[in-house]
Amino acid sequence: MAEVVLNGVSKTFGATEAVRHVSMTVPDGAFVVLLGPTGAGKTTTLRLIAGLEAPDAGTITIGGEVVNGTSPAERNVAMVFQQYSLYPHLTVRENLEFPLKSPILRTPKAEIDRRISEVAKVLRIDHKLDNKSTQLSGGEMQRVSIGRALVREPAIFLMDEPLSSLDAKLRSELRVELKRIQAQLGATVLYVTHDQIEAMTMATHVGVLDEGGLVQFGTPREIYENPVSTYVASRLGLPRINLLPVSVFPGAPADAAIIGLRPEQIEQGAGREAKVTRVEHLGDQMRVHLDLEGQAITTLADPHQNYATGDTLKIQPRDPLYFDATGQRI
Ligand SMILES: Nc1ncnc2c1ncn2[C@@H]1O[C@H](COP(=O)(O)OP(=O)(O)OP(=O)(O)O)[C@@H](O)[C@H]1O
Repeated sequence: MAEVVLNGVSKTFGATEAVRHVSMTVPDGAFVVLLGPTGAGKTTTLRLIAGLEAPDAGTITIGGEVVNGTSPAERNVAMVFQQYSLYPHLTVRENLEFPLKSPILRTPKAEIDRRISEVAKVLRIDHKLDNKSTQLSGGEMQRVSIGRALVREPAIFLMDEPLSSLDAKLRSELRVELKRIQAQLGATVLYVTHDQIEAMTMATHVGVLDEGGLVQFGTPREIYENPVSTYVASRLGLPRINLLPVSVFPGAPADAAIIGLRPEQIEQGAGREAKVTRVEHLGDQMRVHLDLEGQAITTLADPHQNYATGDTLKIQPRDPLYFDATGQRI
């Protein structure tokens, strides 16, 4: 429904460059996950697109129109925050109706009722529609907040860790539902999360931010397989990529300083001897923590293997990633 383009967008708060010259094209219907540690500029990027902050430089274009200077209400954008923001004196139904009752929209009553019942069902809050929002649990309140964005059927959803306050079961269910609703509406989504599974399963594109700058933008697979730096490589993948001095294994290119090995890039049965320091059984997989010349390495093994602390295991790299001393990919 709408492409979002940021062109050289910057935003400074006092001495902090929260967003630094960010250029990014979010295709129509894309699901973009923004990754980066705390303070990287993820929330500020969303707030700039929503119109809650004004950029100091650059342009923001939504659906082909420059929106710098337009109000949030004019942008057809819905934002869901990590912290639910409901009207406490209203019921769930009234909270959900609120965005549709705007005089500009003039949504007919039957249409309002239809959307609310549909969204409430998806979010499993249909039995709580007549409760005051203060009578809900935290997870229920967060679902109502998400519902308030969904009923509007906006062109763009901006979501800032919307599922992080929910328990694991509900989170995995809503992950699937959000993705389904997005596909159904054809909506464009920008989504902030620290959750690896959300990033890998929901994203069509991933943007990695570092101190306000966009350091890589691509499909989750590109970011995972072809990271431009150790910083980007460390943002995606669980267990995390192992970053080791190149001296640990033979065969590195001359200018390489760091070898990057994702758990599946470690072949077992030949190569250097490493000591098993810990084994974690996770049901469908087994994580094996190793020590090689004082370097901690994490890899995966067949869950039926009988590895134990103290065992030795031969390992060697398979198609590793190499980085220079500054962490840039070679
Ligand atoms: N209103 C503000 N006033 C002053 N500084 C701000 C303001 N908003 C953000 N910042 C600063 O801008 C930088 C980026 O903040 P932002 O909230 O965008 O980061 P983030 O990546 O979303 O972090 P988190 O994961 O913790 O939410 C931080 O250094 C933050 O302290």
